[in-house]
Amino acid sequence: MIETSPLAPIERVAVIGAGAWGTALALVALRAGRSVTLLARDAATVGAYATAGRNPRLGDLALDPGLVVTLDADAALAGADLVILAVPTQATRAAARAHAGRIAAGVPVVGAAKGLEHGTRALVTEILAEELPGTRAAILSGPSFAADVARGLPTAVTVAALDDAVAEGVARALSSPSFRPYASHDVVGVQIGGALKNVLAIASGIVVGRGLGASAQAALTARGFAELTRLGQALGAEAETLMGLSGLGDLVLTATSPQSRNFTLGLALGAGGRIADLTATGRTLAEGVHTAAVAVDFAAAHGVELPITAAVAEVVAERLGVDAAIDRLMSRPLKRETA
Ligand SMILES: NC(=O)C1=CN([C@@H]2O[C@H](COP(=O)(O)OP(=O)(O)OC[C@H]3O[C@@H](n4cnc5c(N)ncnc54)[C@H](O)[C@@H]3O)[C@@H](O)[C@H]2O)C=CC1
Ligand SMILES: O=C(CO)COP(=O)(O)O
Repeated sequence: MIETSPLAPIERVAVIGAGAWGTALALVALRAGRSVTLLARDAATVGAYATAGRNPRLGDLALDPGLVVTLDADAALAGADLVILAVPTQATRAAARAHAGRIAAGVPVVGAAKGLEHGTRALVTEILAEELPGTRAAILSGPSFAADVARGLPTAVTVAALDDAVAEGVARALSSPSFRPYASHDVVGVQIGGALKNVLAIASGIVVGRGLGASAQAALTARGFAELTRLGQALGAEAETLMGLSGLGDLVLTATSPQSRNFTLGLALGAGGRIADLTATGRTLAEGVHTAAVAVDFAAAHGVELPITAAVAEVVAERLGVDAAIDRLMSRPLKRETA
């Protein structure tokens, strides 16, 4: 059932996950005038902030001294009017479950991860609804590199929730002259866009890393967007959402910029790198590696074909070489462009 009750005023924000994105979103909330606590899970992150005012995941950037960074979950979450959960997709369920008893009923909980859960194929908002019943799930997604956002560069994102009051209230609470959230009710479209663009960014990186040229990169991006649209629409997403910030917007950003971890991983794969080396513990997170196979599964269950996504899934699983993947894509039966 869709909740429609009004949202309480949002003054205190707690961000769970002190990685690059959680820290950037904590700064966003501070700039929007909220009081913010960032919950880390390792002492090194708290120590780096206490001693140098930095988060190593954001390089040398000096963080706002008004931020509170802590390991104390009870203190961070007590009295929070809004919780942002900014951990990787595959960690979202465990993190939500760990803090379930600390988040009050009716509080909006905004997922910030871009991916699909292994095993369940759940969207982040579905995980939140299952693990945090009584709270009000939303998702924040769009073209937004953490480093840009943390520096206060102009950024626009989408905040989606089934409940319009939640999407609009969260958007208002996070908005500032440098951060412009648009409200949406299309939770499926926003999340499929955010999840698939990471897989397609790996594909784009592979094309560039293999030296296949700008024409091939543009073709792959356009046909990749057709896949994102097909899967999204099969799951009930709206075309406008998929063409918006969290679909086309984020695909354009991520599939072309070396600032993207997914694109960079693809570049290295295209240049002959081994997936095991590129994803070894401690390396940067590339969500597309974890999403590709889930997306293929999801699509198959809905009778949708995702050839580029499937090729990425096989390449990252080392079942298919890069050249064989390209041959396979280029030798598919000819068809009409819209199909
Ligand atoms: N970095 C970026 O530019 C953006 C990232 N995102 C998304 O945000 C999500 C997180 O990415 P980043 O912050 O960049 O990754 P990151 O690797 O910088 O940080 C992840 C953080 O999650 C924490 N974590 C992992 N498992 C946890 C658990 N079970 N409980 C508590 N904390 C846990 C880690 O300690 C780490 O601080 C990903 O889904 C990513 O796609 C979205 C937009 C921009
Ligand atoms: O989601 C992002 C930008 O919108 C970040 O992309 P990467 O995870 O590929 O760095």
